[in-house]
Amino acid sequence: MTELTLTRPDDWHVHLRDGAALADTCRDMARYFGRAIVMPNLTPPVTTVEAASAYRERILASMADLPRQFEPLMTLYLTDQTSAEEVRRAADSDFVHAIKLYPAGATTNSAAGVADLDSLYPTLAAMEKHDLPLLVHGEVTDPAIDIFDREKVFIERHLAPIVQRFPGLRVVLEHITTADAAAFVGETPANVAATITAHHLLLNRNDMLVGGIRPHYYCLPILKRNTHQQALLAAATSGSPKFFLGTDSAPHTRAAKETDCGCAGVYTAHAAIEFYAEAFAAAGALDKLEGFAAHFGADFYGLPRNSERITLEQSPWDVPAQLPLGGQPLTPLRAADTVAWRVRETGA
Ligand SMILES: NC(=O)N[C@@H](CC(=O)O)C(=O)O
Ligand SMILES: [Zn+2]
Ligand SMILES: [Zn+2]
Repeated sequence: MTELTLTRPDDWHVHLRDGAALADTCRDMARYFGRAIVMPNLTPPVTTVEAASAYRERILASMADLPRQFEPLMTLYLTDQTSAEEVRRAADSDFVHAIKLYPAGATTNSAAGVADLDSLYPTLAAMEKHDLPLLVHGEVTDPAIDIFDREKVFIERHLAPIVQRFPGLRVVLEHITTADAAAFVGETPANVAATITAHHLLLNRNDMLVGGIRPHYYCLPILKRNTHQQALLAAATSGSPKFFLGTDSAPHTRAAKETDCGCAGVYTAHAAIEFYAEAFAAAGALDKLEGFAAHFGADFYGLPRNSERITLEQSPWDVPAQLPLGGQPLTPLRAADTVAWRVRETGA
């Protein structure tokens, strides 16, 4: 297969950032995605429906001059203070689609995240009642737990009890990176799903650490060994509706990545659907891309599938060495290198 026409895809996990960066992140997202679940980890975080509304307006304003726009689907950032009343307001709004749980200190801008998961159970009960999905950065922050084990331990200590206690709560385990996560999600009922990034399908920790350290591959959850990469590929190409596309495109300036203590995050929005096409084609499963990229996420969120279609073709193109991020240089995935697939046309 050297060509594939599919329903316009959506991105169910992206970081657009704010301010001057929005023009760049939104331009890249609007290339081919129909919609995107927008992460709330700004500084300060997006913790209220009111703040989400204002953020959405800034996103839309940044796209005013683009030939096509994508629809931003907003999320709230769960804190120890999130009230059942705010959950109801979010569920009643037509633009907040989920609430995101960051364990405090687990990742970029998560300092305001949740310190005590058990005390949140009343909030989770409200989310279950109002049918508002819980999105999870699934890593423990316990300093005793090795960074490569933090996802697996989070599932055992926190996610399994939540899923057990709230059987009606829709849960997305975001950016899964391990065979353990794929197995857990695979075994749970249909209300539990997972997103998978392109970079976790294309890379493993050897790519990051052998022959020199590549800071632009550093993200959280951190890249794991190749057996986990293979398990993610198997899950993504399985045809199971529990696994769908979430780029976790997470831009940081080159200066913030190439420094003594570099930020976590890989930027993929400039070539996202093309990267997934590479991964699926290499696995001999291009026929499974449409469900993963364009059907299963919409179905899970209870939104209509997109009606337009795009065509991918095997045809290499070059990624620039640098892209702009609000006026600062950013090093994107595959910088100064080639992407094997491109989108040839979009149409009805
Ligand atoms: N994935 C990352 O490595 N970084 C994300 C945060 C996140 O999704 O955990 C970011 O906001 O930079
Ligand atoms: Zn995360
Ligand atoms: Zn993320």
